[in-house]
Amino acid sequence: MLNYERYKQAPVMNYPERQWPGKKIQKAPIWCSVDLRDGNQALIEPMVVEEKIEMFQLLVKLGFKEIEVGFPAASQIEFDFIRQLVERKMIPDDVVVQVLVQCREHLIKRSIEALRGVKKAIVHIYNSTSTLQRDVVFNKDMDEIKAIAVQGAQWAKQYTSDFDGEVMFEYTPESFTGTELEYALDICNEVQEIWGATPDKKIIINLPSTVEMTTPNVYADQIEWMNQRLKNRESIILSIHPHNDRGTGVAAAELAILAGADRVEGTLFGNGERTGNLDILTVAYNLFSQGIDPELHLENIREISDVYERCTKMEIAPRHPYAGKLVFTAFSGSHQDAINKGTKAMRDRKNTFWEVPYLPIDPSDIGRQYEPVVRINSQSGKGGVAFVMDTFYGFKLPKGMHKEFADVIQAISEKQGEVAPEQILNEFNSNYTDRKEPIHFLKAQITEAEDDVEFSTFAKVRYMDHGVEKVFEGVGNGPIDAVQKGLEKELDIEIRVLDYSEHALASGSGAKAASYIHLLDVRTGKTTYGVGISSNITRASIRGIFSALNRLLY
Ligand SMILES: CC(=O)SCCNC(=O)CCNC(=O)[C@H](O)C(C)(C)COP(=O)(O)OP(=O)(O)OC[C@H]1O[C@@H](n2cnc3c(N)ncnc32)[C@H](O)[C@@H]1OP(=O)(O)O
Ligand SMILES: CC(C)C(=O)C(=O)O
Repeated sequence: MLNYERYKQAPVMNYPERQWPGKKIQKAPIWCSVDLRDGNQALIEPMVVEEKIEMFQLLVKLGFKEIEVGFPAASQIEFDFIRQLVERKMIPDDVVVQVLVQCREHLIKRSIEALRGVKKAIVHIYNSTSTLQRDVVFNKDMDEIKAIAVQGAQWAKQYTSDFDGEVMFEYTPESFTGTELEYALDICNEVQEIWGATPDKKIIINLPSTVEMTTPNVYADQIEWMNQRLKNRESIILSIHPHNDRGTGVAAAELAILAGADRVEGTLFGNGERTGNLDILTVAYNLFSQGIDPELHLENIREISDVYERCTKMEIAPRHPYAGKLVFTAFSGSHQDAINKGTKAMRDRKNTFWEVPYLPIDPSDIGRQYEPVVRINSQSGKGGVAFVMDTFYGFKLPKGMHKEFADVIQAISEKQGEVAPEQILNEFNSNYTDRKEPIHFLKAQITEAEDDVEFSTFAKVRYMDHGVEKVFEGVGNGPIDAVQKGLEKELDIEIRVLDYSEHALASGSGAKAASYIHLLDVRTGKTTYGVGISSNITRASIRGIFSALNRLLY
């Protein structure tokens, strides 16, 4: 039996004055990428300097203005990477690089040494404050733990006093969500007093869910509670740093923004310790999908994914929001039908807003225009097959034909699984446009005549019947009618054209037309479609009749 009794429920807050549930996110927060630190420290093989540089360049290209570049006191690689950034002048003037360090003197000194020559830096110190960590990791009481933070803040101030560039300070009460709130508030207030934060020289207070402990609403309550009580709030940038242990890192971040967070630390695709950090891209794309400027350049998700996978050697899951290979693909019939109708309605109505069922955003907006939104397998339906024929090949099958052709494809998918668009086209050709035997249309001469009563059309049609060339003639009220009548007599059959439609296949003078004929065999009651293609519309329809006849009678 699952031993759930070993676990206790995290407490919720008694906080009825909460405001955040009624709020809307209005703008993007300040983003800070921690890919090169928190993301990197969680990799099986941490990035080497060249990989870190490639990742740094991507982050700059994406528009991050704050980038935690590492934990320079941790290792020579970390230290050297920052030196490379400085010496190779790779840090743009508008980008602030951030370093993380424990509240330990020699580590703080070393970190600031790594920053020599940086124009704008954030020195980020942290110590763990939770009840559990105070007890089992540090074996210290509340005052002793606070003293670590206070001492760290003093060292950070002291060792940056003669720093050449601009420095901003950041403090994190690590394991904040497991810390008594009054106590976390007290430490943060004390640290900011040491740093002398002012509205012109703000500091960052970063409140992490170091390990996600409970539902995201509790995190939002904690953030709002701190937001409303931090002293000198106008001099503080309130930052969050969610992790994703319960799989709700994105939700926690979004609710925390509602609760007053100004800044978000996270990583691309949520790489990070255990189940990862907050996925910054998902939060940003979510903003974008609500019509809010995410203030990051996210137009090319493929490039982001490629660099990420190369540098981290991690794979993006196929169902990962926005980036996964399958996230804009519908296999199931009713979804495909809705996408088919939705995209058509968008076109017909010339919508300015994107509104397509099952597609929260237009994949082409984020660089995914070449991927199929519809793929056909045994779960697919007629709408999906029609969509593939239209979007890949420009055939706008009449509605009545959707089921007939989808049944052909369904029979294949039940045997083999997924059916690729090329195979769907091949089946379409072999079942319709190339269905030319045993009666094979060769050419037709159509003439119009007018007497004082009505117009008549005469058709003289040359064709092959089981390999023998023959000719028949017919008269009707138009070319299709004339050919139908002629065929009835010639082959001793009774047929009716139930429906006829046509469309151009491509624009330009060499364009071809596709013609769809729905034909009834009156004697058996059977019906089918036929399809003809030609640069001449009349010839396309006659081919359509022959295609239908071959399907119906032979
Ligand atoms: C939630 C997070 O992601 S926080 C960031 C975590 N990231 C990393 O730790 C990656 C980089 N870290 C490292 O490479 C190493 O930890 C180093 C180089 C920084 C330090 O190495 P070491 O001193 O050898 O080891 P370690 O980190 O285990 O040190 C533990 C000691 O530091 C103390 N300590 C841990 N964190 C802090 C802190 N934030 N502030 C002050 N002291 C701290 C511990 O109490 C312990 O003290 P003790 O030796 O008296 O028991
Ligand atoms: C040091 C802090 C920011 C951290 O990484 C965490 O709490 O997860």
